[in-house]
Amino acid sequence: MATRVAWPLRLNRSLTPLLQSRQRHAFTTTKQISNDAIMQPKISEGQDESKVKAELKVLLENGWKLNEEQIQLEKTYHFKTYTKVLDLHTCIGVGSKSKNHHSKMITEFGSLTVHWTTHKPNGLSSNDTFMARYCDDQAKLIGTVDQSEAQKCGPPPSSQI
Ligand SMILES: C[C@H](O)[C@H](O)[C@H]1CNC2=NC(N)=NC(=O)C2=N1
Repeated sequence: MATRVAWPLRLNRSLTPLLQSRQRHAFTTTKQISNDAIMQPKISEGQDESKVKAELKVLLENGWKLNEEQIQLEKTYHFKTYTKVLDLHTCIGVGSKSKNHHSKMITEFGSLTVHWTTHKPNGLSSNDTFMARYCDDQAKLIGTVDQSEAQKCGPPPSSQI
């Protein structure tokens, strides 16, 4: 069944203004840190820093992580089939072309890892947070599973599809 890519509507969606939290934002990196360590993500020059940080906070609460340099967002999605991995890869590729903002992706038998950062000017920007939300939307449409249920390499099932 073809996967519905809600592409044109979703990417033009205006960002609903997020409540600016006055608390300091606690960020986690891919390298585990203690919860009370306050991290400072590197925001691209010219960005509305408090807006991007508020968007990052929501993403980090939804499974995204900052890398050790705090300049890149990353997330891994797990799937039951390689076809679904490729579906998400295609959706992100089409989205990147349309937004002119491109990710680094690692596709494996049962998972896709995507990295977002802005190269010029260097740092994290609203393009990265926008595309990260787009990835979450598309992954939800395709249907992700917990890592424990994802497809793994091993002897082929008797009826290999
Ligand atoms: C010329 C073109 O608009 C720029 O090189 C775009 C292309 N895609 C991009 N993608 C990302 N992730 N960061 C950028 O700075 C960027 N710049």
